[in-house]
Amino acid sequence: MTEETNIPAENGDTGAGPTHSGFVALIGATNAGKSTLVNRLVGAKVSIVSHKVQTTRAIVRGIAIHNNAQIVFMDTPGIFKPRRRLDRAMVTTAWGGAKDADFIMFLIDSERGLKGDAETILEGLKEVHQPKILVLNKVDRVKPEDLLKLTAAVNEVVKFERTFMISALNGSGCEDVMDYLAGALPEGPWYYPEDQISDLPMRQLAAEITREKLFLRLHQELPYSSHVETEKWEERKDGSVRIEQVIYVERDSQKKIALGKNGDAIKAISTASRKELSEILEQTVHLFLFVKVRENWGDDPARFREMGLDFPTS
Ligand SMILES: Nc1nc2c(ncn2[C@@H]2O[C@H](COP(=O)(O)OP(=O)(O)OP(=O)(O)O)[C@@H](O)[C@H]2O)c(=O)[nH]1
Repeated sequence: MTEETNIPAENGDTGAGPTHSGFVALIGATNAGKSTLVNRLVGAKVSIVSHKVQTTRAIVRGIAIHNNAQIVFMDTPGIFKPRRRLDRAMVTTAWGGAKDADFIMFLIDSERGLKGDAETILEGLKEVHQPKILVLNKVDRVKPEDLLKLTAAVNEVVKFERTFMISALNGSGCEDVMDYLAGALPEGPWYYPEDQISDLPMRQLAAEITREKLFLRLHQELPYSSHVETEKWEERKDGSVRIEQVIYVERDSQKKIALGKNGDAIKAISTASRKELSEILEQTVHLFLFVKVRENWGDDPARFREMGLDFPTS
C-alpha cells in the first residue's frame, strides 16, 4: 500500500480536507453554565457541575472533535469581584486563559442578562483582542424578544463575530456553535491524540468528582474553601483501583460537618463519588476518604500551584 492510499482512509474518506485545531476560552459569570456546556460539547464529564457558585477553580480543558476540527475548551473559573486572595487568583487565571486562546466564547445566562458580573466581564472583554463569539445560554428560560434585546445590548458594547442562542442543558443550538468553531479555528494539526477528552490528570479529576459530591451534599454548611486531594492511587492485580483522598477543611467545626452525625455525610459522599468514579474508570473502585484540618491553606502558595493557579502577590 502506498502512502497516498492511506491518507483518505485516515480522514474517513469524506472529502474532509485539512484539519483545524485551536483553543477556545469560555468566559462567563459564575453559574452562566460554562461547565454544563463544556460537558455537553465534549460529551463526557470533564468539568464539575454544581449549583454552588465558584466551584470551578483551575482551568479544565475538554477536548471535542467536530468535523475536521479538534476544539480545546478552556473552562475558566467564574469571573467576579475578587475579595480574598484565592478569589483574586481565580480571576487572574481566567483572564490569563483568555489571552492564550484562539477564540473567546462569552457565555451569558440570558435569564440574568447583563446584571452583575456579566457586565463587568463585558467591559473587560473590550481589552481582549482575539475573535469573540457571544453565546446566550439558558434560552429555555426566556422569551425570544428578550433574547434579541440582550443581543443588541451586548453587541453595542463589544463587537462579536457571531451570536448564538443555546441551552447547554437540553442541547439546543449547541451543534451550531460547534459547526462555527470547527470552521473558524485555524488550520493545523491536532494538539492531542484523538481519544483524549481532557488533559486533567486522573487523580485531579477524581478529586474534582469527590469535591462535587461534597458540595452537593453540604453546600449550605461548608465554605467553598474546602478542598479535596487524591493522595494515593493504587492499581491492583484484580483490576480494581484503591484511591485515597483527603478532604481539607480550615477548622475543626467544619471537620464535624464533613463527617456528619455518625459519619453519615462522609459515607454518603464516598458512596456517590465511588459510584461515579467506577463508571468513568470502568473498573471497581475502593475509595477511602479522610477529613483533615489545615488552617490557613488559603494563604499557602503550594496549594495554589496544586490547583494550577498562580499565587497572587498583592
Ligand atoms: N435551565 C437551564 N439551566 C442551565 C443551563 N445550563 C446550565 N444550567 C444550570 O445552571 C447552573 C450552573 O451551571 P454550571 O455549568 O455549573 O455553571 P458555571 O458557569 O460552570 O459555574 P462556575 O463553575 O461557578 O463558574 C446549573 O444548575 C446548571 O444545571 C441551561 O441551558 N438551561
